[in-house]
Amino acid sequence: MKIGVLAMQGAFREHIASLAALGVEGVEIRRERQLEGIAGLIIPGGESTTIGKLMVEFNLLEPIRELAAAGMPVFGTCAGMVLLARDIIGSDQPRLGLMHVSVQRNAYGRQVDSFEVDLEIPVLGEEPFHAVFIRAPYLERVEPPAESLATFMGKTVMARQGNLLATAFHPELTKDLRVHRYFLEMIK
Ligand SMILES: NC(=O)CC[C@H](N)C(=O)O
Repeated sequence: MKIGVLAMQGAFREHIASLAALGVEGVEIRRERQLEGIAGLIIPGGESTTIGKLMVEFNLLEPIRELAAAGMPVFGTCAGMVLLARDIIGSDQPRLGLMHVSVQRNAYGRQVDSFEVDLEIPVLGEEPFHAVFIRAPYLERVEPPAESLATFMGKTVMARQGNLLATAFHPELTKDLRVHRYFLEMIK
């Protein structure tokens, strides 16, 4: 099984390392033809405006929308969460726009550029997940069929909509592989 990791910009190498730790091959995706044969796709953190612009330039938005509509699981972290959202508050930047959520970018303000917190994520079991947030977004609204899987200070920071998964934090930056494993289980 091969998992594509969108490699326009941002933390794609770290996701490939997390996948490798789970015995799964991650392949860098820069062109449409590389989407062929992947069982799932990860959209990494980075700068969502840059990644979105490059996705337009390389004609990747529509092919990925089609694969997602056909049921292929897609997992977005941080900037990837922004790109999955239908509504990005105050921005008309390019996006996949697949999840019925409203996202606030850089939601924790400039003073708290990054922080780490132990999150309760019921779908991962009882042990809290040590979550790393870097200029992170949060979800201001989550509407069916999207559902919230975890909240921090009253805002959703992990959500799922069928074959789509999004986290505001960076599970690829910690050794805890439970979020990646949860995503891989969505593929089976
Ligand atoms: N670590 C990140 O991915 C930051 C995301 C960034 N704030 C954005 O909206 O693109």
